[in-house]
Amino acid sequence: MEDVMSQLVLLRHGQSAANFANTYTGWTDAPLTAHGVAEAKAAGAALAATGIQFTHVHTSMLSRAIKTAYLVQAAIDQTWLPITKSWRLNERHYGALRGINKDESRAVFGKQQVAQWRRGYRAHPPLLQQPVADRRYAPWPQTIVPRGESLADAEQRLVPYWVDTIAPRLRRGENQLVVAHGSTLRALIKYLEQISDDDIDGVEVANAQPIIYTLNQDLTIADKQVLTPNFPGK
Ligand SMILES: O=C(O)[C@H](O)COP(=O)(O)O
Repeated sequence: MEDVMSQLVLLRHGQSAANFANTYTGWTDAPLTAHGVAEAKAAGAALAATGIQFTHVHTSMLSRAIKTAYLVQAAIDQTWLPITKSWRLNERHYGALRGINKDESRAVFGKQQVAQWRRGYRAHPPLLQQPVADRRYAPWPQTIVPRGESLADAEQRLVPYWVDTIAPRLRRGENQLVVAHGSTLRALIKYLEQISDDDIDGVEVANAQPIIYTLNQDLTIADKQVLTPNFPGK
């Protein structure tokens, strides 16, 4: 029997207000900027040119990813697709760093510490005293709302979503679109490409550049391509 192949597209949201301000974001619900909206549309146009037909869209519970997903679905003329929003796809929680400027944090905590927090696999940012109350997570036990996460923590809560909700569809040959965040996509890429804990610090995911994997039925990677859409000037 012939191997069924599928395509998986990973997409980081367009520029958010926090990206523009260069502040740590995590689970803070920073909106897209006008530039971010234009980036999402450009990513959608680039994806439309590939002609990929999806059966499902997966995104987080944060508006920058949700709105990017909607804009992309409009650009590829697949607005009818079912979409699942999961906290498991939320950005890695930046704990007590949220809202702090990334350059200023280097001056306060030192370059090395900040590099560890941002790109190390097991480094935790300083934790919040209490999780931030947010009614969107009310249906789940309060314990799911983190006070800060390492990339390893984010990977741990993301993988069950991959295993239960994305992987079975890909195995059936159904193309899947995942619109999420820089760190959660790094965690997913680490898992998919079996990148070591040490080497993940070199992996970056740019805003609004679709990453297209062609996967074999056993979900090994047959091909990987990164689209670089034509963005309007900043
Ligand atoms: O949560 C954030 O601040 C960003 O989405 C990703 O953070 P980074 O710039 O440290 O990768």
